[in-house]
Amino acid sequence: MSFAPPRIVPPESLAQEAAAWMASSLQDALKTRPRASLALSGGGTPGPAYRALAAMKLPWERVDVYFVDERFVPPDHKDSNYRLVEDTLLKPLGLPASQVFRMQGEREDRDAAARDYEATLPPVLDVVLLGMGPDGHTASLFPGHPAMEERVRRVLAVVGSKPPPWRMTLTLPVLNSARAVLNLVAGEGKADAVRRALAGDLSLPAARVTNTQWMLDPAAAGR
Ligand SMILES: O=C(O)[C@H](O)[C@@H](O)[C@H](O)[C@H](O)COP(=O)(O)O
Repeated sequence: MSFAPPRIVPPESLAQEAAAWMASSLQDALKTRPRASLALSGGGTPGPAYRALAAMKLPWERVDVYFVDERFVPPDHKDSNYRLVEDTLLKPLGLPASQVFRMQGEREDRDAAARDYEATLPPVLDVVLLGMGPDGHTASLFPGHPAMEERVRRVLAVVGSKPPPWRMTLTLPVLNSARAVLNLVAGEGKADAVRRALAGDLSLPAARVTNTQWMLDPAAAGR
C-alpha cells in the first residue's frame, strides 16, 4: 500500500490550503449528492484551517458536520474537540444544530455514547480531516491499541495515550470507506512518524488509513 506523494506547504499557507482542500472536496461530493458529510479532528493543528474554511463560500445548508473523535469531557471543556470546532467553524458559519452531529463526551456510559454515535453516521463519509501525533496515532487510534484491529464497530470508546485519556473514535472501517481523507500534519516533532507512515509502517495507525492524502509543512516533511 502506498500513498500519493504528500503536498508540502509553507507554514503560512497550510491553514488556507487545507481549507481549500476541504472546500473542494465538499464541492465534489455535492456535485452528485444532495448533502455532504464533513468529519473533523481536534488537536492543535486544524483550528486555523477551520477558521479559513468558515470564510469560504459553500452551500453550507447542504453540509453535515461530524467528528472523527472526541474526548470524554463536556462540550464546553477546554479539551473538547466539539468546542474547538464550534469556536472556529460552527459559530462563524452559524451552522444550525440540525447539521452538527456531536459526539457526546459528557455521557457517563461511554460505550452507549459510542453506539449511539455510530447510529448517526452515514454509510460513507464524504470528507475527513485527520491529524497525526508524534507516535503516529490518528483520530483516537493509538499504536498497539486493539481498536486498530476493529473491523465491525464503527465507533469505539478507548483509553488513549494522549491526555485526556478516555476518548470516542471512528474506527478504520469508517475512515477507509470515506471518499476523501486528508491528514494535516505540521511540526518537526512529527517528521519521523510521517516518514514511517509514508513508508507503510503499519504499526502506526495513520499508515493504516489507506486513502489518505497528506498535507505537511516542511518541518513535518523532514526538510
Ligand atoms: O483529539 C485529538 O487529539 C485529535 O483528533 C488527534 O488525533 C490529533 O489529530 C492528533 O493528536 C494531532 O494533534 P495536534 O494537531 O495537536 O498535533
